[in-house]
Amino acid sequence: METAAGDDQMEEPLLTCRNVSKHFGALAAVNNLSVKVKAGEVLGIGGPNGAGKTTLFEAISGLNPASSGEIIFQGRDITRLPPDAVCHAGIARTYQLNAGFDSMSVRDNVRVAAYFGRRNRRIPGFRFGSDSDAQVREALELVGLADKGDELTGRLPVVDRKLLMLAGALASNPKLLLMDEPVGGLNPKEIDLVMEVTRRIVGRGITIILIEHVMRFLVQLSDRVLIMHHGEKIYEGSPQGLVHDRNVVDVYLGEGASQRLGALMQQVSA
Ligand SMILES: Nc1ncnc2c1ncn2[C@@H]1O[C@H](COP(=O)(O)OP(=O)(O)OP(=O)(O)O)[C@@H](O)[C@H]1O
Repeated sequence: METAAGDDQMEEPLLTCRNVSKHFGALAAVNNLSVKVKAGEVLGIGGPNGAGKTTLFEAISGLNPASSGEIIFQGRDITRLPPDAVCHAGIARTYQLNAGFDSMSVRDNVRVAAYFGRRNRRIPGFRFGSDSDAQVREALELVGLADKGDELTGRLPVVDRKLLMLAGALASNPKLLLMDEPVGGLNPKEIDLVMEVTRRIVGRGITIILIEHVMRFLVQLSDRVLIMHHGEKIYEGSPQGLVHDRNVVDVYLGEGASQRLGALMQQVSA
């Protein structure tokens, strides 16, 4: 197994997961997993269905806290923080399935995210002000939905709903963005569009951890890749090294896909 270059020497990681485990009864969905992510980096996470990828996101984002281990963000222990506090600390996420208020406009969905995502709010005082207008506009522009602000969310095509989830996450002004299968179910042209948007987000200096089964998306965007299997890390290292790792080829990629991926990476780097 290739290990992350300089893992031990990595200076002041933005996020450190140390020996994180999550048990559901007898099942160790995440098993003693450690990983560090430095500021500005894109870490891609792959692995077979049920490997524990989303469960790791649940633990980091506070939705389903780790059973043991530590999660440190910007030097602060966030292992036991509730999800709103994790968000206010600077970690936002998107979901595999579309999350959004169907009966509200695209713009109002992002306003809700900007309103609740930045600091503690009380529901009875909930009223949209114009104070977040600039943040909402900026988030919609970043994902390419600026012209669709007035549209009803429930009528959006799947790709736009995924971009809207991203806009909502960005409106909370995150330092770290967790993206859970951002291109699942999209066609190749839509995948390219989300790739372009993700590159723009990276360009804003936002650190990203992304889970994705679409390997061309994962390897082209990631600085480093982590592959999980049965809750454990089976590979951590460069995207290029992935296709040569026997274990990863055997349990996840398969021979054909790994050869196609290797060829793609050579083509892209040429
Ligand atoms: N709330 C839960 N209660 C019980 N078991 C769960 C729960 N959430 C996840 N699991 C189990 O934990 C394991 C890991 O699931 P998880 O969703 O993290 O996998 P994944 O790698 O994200 O898979 P996929 O690629 O299919 O999304 C699976 O066996 C799943 O059934």
